[in-house]
Order: sequence, then C-alpha cells, then structure tokens
Amino acid sequence: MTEKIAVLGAGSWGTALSLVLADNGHDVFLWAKSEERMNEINASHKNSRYLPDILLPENITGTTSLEEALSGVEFVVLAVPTKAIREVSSQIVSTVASPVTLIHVSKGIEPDSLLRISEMIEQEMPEDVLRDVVVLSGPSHAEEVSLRHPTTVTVSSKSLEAAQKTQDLFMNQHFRVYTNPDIIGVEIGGALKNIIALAAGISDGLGYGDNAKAALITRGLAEIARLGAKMGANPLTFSGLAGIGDLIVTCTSVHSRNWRAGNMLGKGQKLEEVLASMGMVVEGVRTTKAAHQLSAKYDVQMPITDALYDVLFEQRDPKNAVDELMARVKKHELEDLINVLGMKKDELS
Ligand SMILES: NC(=O)C1=CN([C@@H]2O[C@H](COP(=O)(O)OP(=O)(O)OC[C@H]3O[C@@H](n4cnc5c(N)ncnc54)[C@H](OP(=O)(O)O)[C@@H]3O)[C@@H](O)[C@H]2O)C=CC1
Ligand SMILES: O=C(CO)COP(=O)(O)O
Repeated sequence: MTEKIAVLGAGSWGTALSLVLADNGHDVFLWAKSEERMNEINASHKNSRYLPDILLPENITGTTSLEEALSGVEFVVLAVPTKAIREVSSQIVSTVASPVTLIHVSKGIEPDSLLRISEMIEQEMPEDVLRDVVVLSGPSHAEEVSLRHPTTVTVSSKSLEAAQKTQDLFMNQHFRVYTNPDIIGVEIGGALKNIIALAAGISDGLGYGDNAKAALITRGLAEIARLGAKMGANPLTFSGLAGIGDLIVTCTSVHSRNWRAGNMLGKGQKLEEVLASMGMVVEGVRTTKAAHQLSAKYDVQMPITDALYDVLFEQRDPKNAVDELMARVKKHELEDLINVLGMKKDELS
C-alpha cells in the first residue's frame, strides 16, 4: 500500500531517502528550510546543492510548510543533523494532529546529556504524539543511494511492528532493509563510526597507508563495541551493517564528509576552516565530544577517541597523537574485549 510520507530535512540524506520512497510509489513531501530549495525541487525536480545531477521522481513535492508536510501522515522521516533533532521534534509536536511513527536517520550522540537520538526524540515528543521511534542506519552514502546503486541498511525500534513496517516502506531492488531489535547498538554503531572515519581521514591526510587504516577500523570497532556493550547493546550488532558495515564505508569512501574533514585536518588545515568549507554536516566532531564523555562515564578505554578529542579540541598535533597511540603499553589483542565477548580472563592466555 502506498502512503503519503513526510521527510523533514532536504539535505543529501533526506533527499536520497525521498527518492527511495518515491520509487516505491509513496507520495513524499520533502520539507526544506529554504524557499529556493523547495522551488527547485518542484520546478526542476532537482536538489543541486546536495545531490547535483540527480533527477528526482515527480511524486516528491517540496514544501517549506510543516503543516502541509505533516497533514494526514502516519510516518515521518527525520533527516536533520543531530544538533537540530530537538528543535524539529518540538516543531512536530506543535503541528501534528494525530500520533506519528518517527523514523530517524541521523547519526550522532548529544554531548553533555549523552543521549542517543531516539532518546532525545522521546524526551521532546509526548506519547500522545509519538507512536513509535525507528532508527534507520547502515553503510549508505546518499550519493550512491540516489544513483540506485545496491545498498543495505538496518532498521531498529522497540516495536517490531514499526520496524517491519519501515522495512516494507523502504525496501526495493536497490535498497535492501534488514531489521535488528538492538536499538542501542544500531544507534551507537552509526554515531561512533564517524569518529573513526575522522581518524582514518587524518591518517590518510598524514600520508599513512592501508595498514594504518585497517588498524583504525579494527581497533576502532573494538572500542565502539566495548562502550556499546557497557551501554546495553548486543555486541553482535557491531559485526553487522550498523557496525563494521558503516565503519568500512565511512572510513574508505571519498563520499564521507567525516573522512574528508579528517583528511583536510591531516594535511594541516584548522578545524574551523575545514568545517566552514564543507557546507554539510560533519557529525563526528560533536560526537567525539560526547564519546569522550561517555568513555569517562562508563569507565571504558577509548584510545582512538581520546586521541581524536585532543586533536580536535586541544590543538594536539595529529602526527604526535598517532605516535602516542603506537607507543601505548603492550597488551593482548582481546584483553579489553573479554567483557564484550562474555569470556573469563584466563580463557585469553
Ligand atoms: N549524507 C549521507 O550520505 C548520510 C547522512 N546520514 C545522517 O543524516 C543526517 C543528516 O545528514 P545530511 O542530510 O547528510 O546532512 P546535510 O548537511 O546534507 O543536510 C542537512 C539538512 O538539514 C537541514 N537542517 C539543518 N538544521 C535544520 C533545522 N534546524 N530545521 C530544519 N532543517 C534543518 C539543512 O537545511 P539547509 O539546507 O537549509 O541548511 C539541510 O537540508 C546526519 O545525522 C548524517 O549523519 C546518514 C546516512 C547517510
Ligand atoms: O553515514 C554515512 C554513510 O553510511 C555518511 O557518512 P558521512 O556523514 O561521513 O558522509
């Protein structure tokens, strides 16, 4: 059955996901902040700032009116940066007439509150407005999704029914959707891979090679899994699309804004000038702050995150940070993973 669906946020991801939904026959109302973007979507079926060269299907309607976008919908896709989640969630509360299922597709953790995105949404939206929250995550660059290249993602929710309904809304020949009930793991994996992607970009910018990148991906996954397990995630989720899958794509693709920002930092540019030149959100910067706080709160060692925090916020020289990571005290490879794997210490030797 096709539906009217609201997609809030006409950046690269909101636009690419609108295209998937429109391909599946749904009537998509894509809510943009700027009139210019709305007019371009409606007149030329393009969003040239975020996805140049992509022609959008005609069943995507651009609008700057939240009332128009939300009127009569059961499903709302929220595709704005983590920083804007609270503001847009509270705008939904004051606009919708009946409860909605909110599908969020953002990848971040809020510094200070240390909340995942679904938790922020639940704080902002009372139960009479919010039926369910679903997260959609996984290795999925908007640039490739909009070209209809094969892509796989996972959806998660406290409600299996909401996750399965979301799976049905998005799934098609080019876009394969799995379910996973572990919402903590799916959100943590999606958010924290951006930190490692920034580090991988720095490593490439410094001129280091594939060995260094493979090390960052592998040891990065270990620290994500250590923290995630302490926060209540299923460790197996980190072997899936929202874990290693998204780490691989974000650390190795030129499409990744986090990798690109890291690359510029590794080449010696300052954080402020890098962010100003991107013109799109680089989620990993704020999430590094949050993960640094989480590692202290949960008493979990996160050496790559700590090193990146120092580079981003303490003016640490990236090369010096890498040298220190390499000179850390020697250890067993699985030493810090025993809690994650549920092993006893003597099983390691
Ligand atoms: N791009 C991708 O490939 C993927 C992105 N994601 C995640 O999706 C989320 C969004 O990313 P992405 O689309 O890439 O980001 P972009 O930077 O491409 O776009 C962000 C969009 O959000 C809009 N926006 C920002 N603040 C507000 C606000 N307060 N109210 C309304 N609209 C707002 C911007 O409007 P304006 O244009 O007017 O500034 C812009 O259209 C991020 O968390 C990202 O990690 C996840 C998977 C893939
Ligand atoms: O999450 C993404 C791909 O899965 C997009 O990553 P970037 O935000 O680094 O571009």
